[in-house]
Amino acid sequence: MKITVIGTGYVGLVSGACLAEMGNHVLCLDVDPRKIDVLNGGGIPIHEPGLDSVVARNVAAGRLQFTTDVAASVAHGTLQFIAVGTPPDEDGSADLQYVLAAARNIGRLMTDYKLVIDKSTVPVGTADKVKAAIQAELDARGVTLEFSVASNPEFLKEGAAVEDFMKPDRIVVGAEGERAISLLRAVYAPFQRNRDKLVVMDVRSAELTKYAANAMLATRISFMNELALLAENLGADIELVRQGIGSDPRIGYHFLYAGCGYGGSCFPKDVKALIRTASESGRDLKVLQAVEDANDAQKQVLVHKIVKRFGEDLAGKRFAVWGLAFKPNTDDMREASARVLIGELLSRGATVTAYDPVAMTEARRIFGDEPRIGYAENPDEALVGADALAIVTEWKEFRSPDFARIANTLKTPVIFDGRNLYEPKVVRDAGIDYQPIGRV
Ligand SMILES: NC(=O)c1ccc[n+]([C@@H]2O[C@H](COP(=O)([O-])OP(=O)(O)OC[C@H]3O[C@@H](n4cnc5c(N)ncnc54)[C@H](O)[C@@H]3O)[C@@H](O)[C@H]2O)c1
Ligand SMILES: O=c1ccn([C@@H]2O[C@H](COP(=O)(O)OP(=O)(O)O[C@H]3O[C@H](CO)[C@@H](O)[C@H](O)[C@H]3O)[C@@H](O)[C@H]2O)c(=O)[nH]1
Repeated sequence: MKITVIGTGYVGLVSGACLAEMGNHVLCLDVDPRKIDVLNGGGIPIHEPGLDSVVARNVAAGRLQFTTDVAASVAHGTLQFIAVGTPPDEDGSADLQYVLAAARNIGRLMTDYKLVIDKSTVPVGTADKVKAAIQAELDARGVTLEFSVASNPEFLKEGAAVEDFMKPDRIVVGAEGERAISLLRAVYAPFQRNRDKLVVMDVRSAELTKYAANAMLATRISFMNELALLAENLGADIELVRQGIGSDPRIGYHFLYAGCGYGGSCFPKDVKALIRTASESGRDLKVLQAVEDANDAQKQVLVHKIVKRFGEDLAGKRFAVWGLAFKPNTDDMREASARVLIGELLSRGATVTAYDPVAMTEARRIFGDEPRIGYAENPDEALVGADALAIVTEWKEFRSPDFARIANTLKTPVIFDGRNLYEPKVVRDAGIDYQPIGRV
């Protein structure tokens, strides 16, 4: 099949590469010429495990191409996947300017049937806006052409995006009309060999399904984070509580890890956007508002522990920070808890030496030439000259450190562990004041 993917970010690039892997001819469009230059030069603009080889293989096979040429991209695919960003607007609603710009381009340039598929996370009603935008362009041109607009939200996780796309749990398709549905069935057939994973529904339900999924997962995390703080008050261990409740199949083990708050480009923005959508329709989502408030507070939890240990004024103190990305296996720092922690430490007069296996280039871009932040070559180097260690991201390489060495290197041997990586007794036996989240 000939497919155009609009936007070559985490979703667009992964989708384009994986669709090409299944034998489709995919043209990926981006408005950012630097990204397209990197891709055409054989590079990958993001860190995503396994993506480089899928891209390289399909580029070499002639099935995957990258362009900034809008006309070529509209001409190429019968299927036009929109995978551009939908960042939060000032009021928390999703900013649809990039989605609608892509839609207008299609309407302005199409000459035959197009199935336009919203893969970006978009509020309920967006497919209608996309339809209207395309129709307005066709009307302006005075032409009549058939097209459909479908919703096909993406559920991939960063750090596991290729795996998630290749082996999805489910493929949600919101579409009307047999032509659109059968095209989407055909394109996704290779991704569901063992069972039918397509969940076909109306467009509005599909749009809401995406927000419902992220809101539910965020709710589980905020719930556990609040219980973790309660466990600290009560002298209970949230890890044992997690195991105790996760074994109930009605609850399950996934997304029950307490920590220093959820981040990333999706949960924070999608929770906000759903709250906004609800309030615009006259509904107050009380549970979800609490989820957001709890998460904002949780991003401060390491700061509170540090202040309790070292006092409000941290002038002259240096903190080693392990982990900058919002989660392991990505270089993405959007809404990362590390940003909140580092900002608070600097504002209290401290300095920071940070280490992250892949996100330090992104951190330098975000923090610029801030002289109070240094970057270490490895986790051990970050400890040198530091008063204490704060762990923000659960990279595998942080899981089995040499605790005796940490105890000897830190000026005051304290670990503030925002991801509960260690068995408290093991760390404490090494003479370290170990401060996890919600553990005795
Ligand atoms: N990142 C994820 O894990 C994830 C997972 C599922 C869904 N989503 C959703 O998918 C969408 C994309 O997310 P992302 O993380 O890939 O975003 P991103 O910011 O990484 O990438 C978006 C890309 O779209 C490009 N773009 C903007 N306007 C364009 C236009 N008119 N034509 C062509 N390209 C254009 C940008 O230059 C950018 O490269 C969002 O709605 C997001 O909520 C993201
Ligand atoms: O038990 C847990 C699980 C996750 N997190 C945090 O939650 C955030 C989000 O993690 P994750 O969901 O793994 O990453 P994303 O790549 O943001 O993926 C989410 O957001 C995507 C964009 O919408 C969806 O497609 C995915 O299904 C959804 O999991 C991260 O900060 C994690 O540290 C926790 O604190 N505790």
